[in-house]
Amino acid sequence: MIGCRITAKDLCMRFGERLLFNAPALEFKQGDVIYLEGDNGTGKTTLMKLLAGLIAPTSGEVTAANRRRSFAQPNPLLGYALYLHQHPYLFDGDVSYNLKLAQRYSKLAKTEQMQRLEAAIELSQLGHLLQSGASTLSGGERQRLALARTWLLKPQLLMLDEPISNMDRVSQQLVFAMIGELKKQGTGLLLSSHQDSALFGLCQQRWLIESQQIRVSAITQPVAAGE
Ligand SMILES: Nc1ncnc2c1ncn2[C@@H]1O[C@H](COP(=O)(O)OP(=O)(O)OP(=O)(O)O)[C@@H](O)[C@H]1O
Repeated sequence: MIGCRITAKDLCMRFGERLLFNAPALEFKQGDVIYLEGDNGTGKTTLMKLLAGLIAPTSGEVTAANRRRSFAQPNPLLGYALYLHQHPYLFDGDVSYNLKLAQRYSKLAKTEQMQRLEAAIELSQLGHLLQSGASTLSGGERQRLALARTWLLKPQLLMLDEPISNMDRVSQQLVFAMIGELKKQGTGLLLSSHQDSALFGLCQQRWLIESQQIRVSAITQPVAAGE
């Protein structure tokens, strides 16, 4: 049985006359941890939306392994990989409500759901804010809540758009730790950044958008002392 895998072939994305990027072949699968790098406006968010099935490429193909188009599933990419926007949408209501609502979409057994809920609150350090309205949270807390909600679902493929940009050091460390845990659990991760980021240290592959091309290369991480 093949795990979750998205492949893109001969991808070309244009907005009107403007060529955003070309990519002959991309593959994103469970177990991958990919650093998606490019300056502002090079197309990182657009690429994530393409892989999430939210928009269609100008030409080329994006396919999801083990999913076929059908009457019930006209777009097999939708819901296949989770995509978390840089400015996540939160529901009206408190933090607890936002977490419980996400839990409703979980396919995990009840015991595991409860364990993940506890872990999500602990890792995101939102325990003292459970009864606070989501709209009153700071930017960093909002992003921690959005990631905690995603964490509850134990996604197989997850794309995070600029997950630690514009955050203070504490929020950055918490989000970094959650991403590290998801990596250990085998979630395939695509992490975008327009600047140098500590996230690079978690990744095994780099997709660089530059000069309207997406270049794929391997990342060799230094071996830590004692390993
Ligand atoms: N629907 C659209 N119609 C026209 N142009 C668009 C559309 N969506 C995005 N663009 C343009 O495409 C370019 C790439 O946008 P995108 O958000 O993918 O870049 P990015 O690499 O994620 O940028 P940033 O690092 O600033 O978040 C931008 O110049 C943007 O204005």
